[in-house]
Amino acid sequence: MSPPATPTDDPGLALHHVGVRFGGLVALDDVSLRVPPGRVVGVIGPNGAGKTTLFNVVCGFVRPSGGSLTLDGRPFRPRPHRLTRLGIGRTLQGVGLFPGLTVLENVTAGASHAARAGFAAALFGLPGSDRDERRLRAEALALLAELGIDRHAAAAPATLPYPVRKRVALARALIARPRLLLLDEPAGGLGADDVAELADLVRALPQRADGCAVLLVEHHMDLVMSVCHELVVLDFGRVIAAGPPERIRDDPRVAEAYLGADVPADAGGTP
Ligand SMILES: Nc1ncnc2c1ncn2[C@@H]1O[C@H](COP(=O)(O)OP(=O)(O)OP(=O)(O)O)[C@@H](O)[C@H]1O
Repeated sequence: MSPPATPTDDPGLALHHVGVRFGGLVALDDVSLRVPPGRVVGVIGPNGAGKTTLFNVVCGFVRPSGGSLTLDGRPFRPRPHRLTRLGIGRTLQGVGLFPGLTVLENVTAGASHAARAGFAAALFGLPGSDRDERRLRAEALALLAELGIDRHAAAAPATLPYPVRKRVALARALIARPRLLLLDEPAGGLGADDVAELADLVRALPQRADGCAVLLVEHHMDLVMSVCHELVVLDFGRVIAAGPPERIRDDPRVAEAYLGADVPADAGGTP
């Protein structure tokens, strides 16, 4: 028998035999997957397959009824308010920006606890706080520029087109320099050009200076096929296939799962 995993054996996020029940309904059943550093892992599956439930387990919104999670080989019990501190960022379906804040303020609001402490000190005029505030604003502006939306820094989110707001939400997640980014349907509501640009952004995430692994839950087949190193396919809460996109595309079990279910209208293609 192999010895138990140590932190160095198992870098990144891992789910081990996770199950979730809602009353009598089994939403996830014996699901295991890994998101190693620097990799983009996609979770796909037909409607009701369990994708959102899996995302919610990793964010701490849903408690598994069985199995476990590890982060760098250590037991990991996700809590939504502790994710940033653990180096985990997320964007949710929709955008969820603060309507009373400008774009720039929305992005700085996503900074880590330590960076925000400096920002809060600025509010009370404490020593060194000007420098912290300037640094945080500069960082936020640089991120907005990287995402091609810095000209909107002073705008209120409600005045901006949906695809721009989605990028603001991404910038807000990135300013905390996550080592793992959880993306829930980032292509939802985007047109073909915006999805192509999103694909470039996601592909570039692991190459950022601080590097970043990505767990991507998504309906849009063209996006997942073009950005993911690895795909995990769920159907009725179980993993029916896992591997590189080329293999998943040709897997008859995956085609069958999709053919037997409604393929969403916004899907960019079928596997
Ligand atoms: N809070 C809940 N209470 C009861 N059942 C739930 C709850 N959340 C999800 N479910 C059920 O669990 C199963 C998995 O749902 P989930 O939303 O995770 O699937 P999905 O793959 O994200 O679907 P979609 O692609 O339609 O968003 C479905 O049968 C769903 O009805």
